[in-house]
Amino acid sequence: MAPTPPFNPPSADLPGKPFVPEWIPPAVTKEKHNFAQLKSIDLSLLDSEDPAVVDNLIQQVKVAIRDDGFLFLENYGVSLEQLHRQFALAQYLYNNISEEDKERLLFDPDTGVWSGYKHPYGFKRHRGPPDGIEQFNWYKPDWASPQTRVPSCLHPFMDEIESFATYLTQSVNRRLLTLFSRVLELPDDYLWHHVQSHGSPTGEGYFRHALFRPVPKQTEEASKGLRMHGHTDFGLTTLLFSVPISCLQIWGRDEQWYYVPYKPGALVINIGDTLEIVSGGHFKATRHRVFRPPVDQRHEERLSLVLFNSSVGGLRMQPAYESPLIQREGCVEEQGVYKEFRNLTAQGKLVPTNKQWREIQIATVTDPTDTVRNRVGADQVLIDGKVMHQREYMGVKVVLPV
Ligand SMILES: O=C(O)CCC(=O)C(=O)O
Ligand SMILES: [Fe+2]
Repeated sequence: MAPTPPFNPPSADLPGKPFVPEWIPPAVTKEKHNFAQLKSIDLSLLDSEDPAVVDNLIQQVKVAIRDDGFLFLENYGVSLEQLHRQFALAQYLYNNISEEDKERLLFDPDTGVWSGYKHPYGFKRHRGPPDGIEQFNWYKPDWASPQTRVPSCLHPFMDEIESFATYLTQSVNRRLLTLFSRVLELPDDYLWHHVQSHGSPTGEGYFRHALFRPVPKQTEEASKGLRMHGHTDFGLTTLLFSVPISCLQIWGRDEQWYYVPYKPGALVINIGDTLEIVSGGHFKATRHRVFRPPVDQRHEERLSLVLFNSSVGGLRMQPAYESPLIQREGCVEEQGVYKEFRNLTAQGKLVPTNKQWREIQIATVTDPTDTVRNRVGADQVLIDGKVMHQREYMGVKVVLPV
């Protein structure tokens, strides 16, 4: 295959663009305990002329998904310098967004989308206890009308932000879905054509600039150090950039939480519910959470850039039965959302559409500071002596580690 073109963004120095201070990555933690060891996939190998190299790559992906459900992706076409420019733009946003824009563009999760500005007071439109998390989320309508739907301080940089999101979706995620299609022994574009949503830089998904600030003592106590509940992402794949402040944790096979280490420039790929279902449980949706960082980073701010890739909203997911892997080995019945969807289908009931599935979760999200909901008897249950978070969405039970 011809080498994939690398990311080629519009210039940062065009006339009319204000000066944007560099983003200086904060120091890495000295803490060494409780870090996951994740496998890293070199995406450029997919372009190799040598079929043995490509076969080996697919095998590596298969093992990484089976063992960890999380993987690092490297050499995907964006340089460290280009990436740091995107972090600098996110930093610029939080240093320059006006109070008027925060008010005008305030998100409303009750609608089932995160679109717009999230204030640092919980995951509802009204202000709850401080959670220190600010976000700006770009959905299809926000890309279409940036003049009215994006903070004005970012207007001069929309060319760069849009081209970045487009490259991540159209090039990086498309190649990633090729890898996953090949693991399922399906045609290269199977997941891209049949499952991934299209149109606008992010299809039905969204791109996010997030800033996590240190939290006050009361928040820390109420949430027990949790910044975002243990969860799986509801879409197809999530592309997170590895960041120096260690807050992201994944649930290991030994049922413990582990921090994701910092690998400069790498993407952290996590598998969403849709991919678990399409793969008939061969891929596990990644269980992850956001937790306070190790002590030496506790006073640092954490920027996080994320692309959430979504499946076609109107589809009701089922395993891709045409997959030779599924035909040969059957589905993997023991886990998660796939199993719940399968049980509903077996009872002759309709599973939720992808759109319903993501919107219900956004609309009913709870905060880690919510001491009423986060206790056994409300949203938590004891299973084999372990406290688990249990929710039910449209007849689908979701049980996750706290
Ligand atoms: O910021 C992060 O590292 C993770 C955020 C996350 O898991 C999510 O928003 O779904
Ligand atoms: Fe997530």
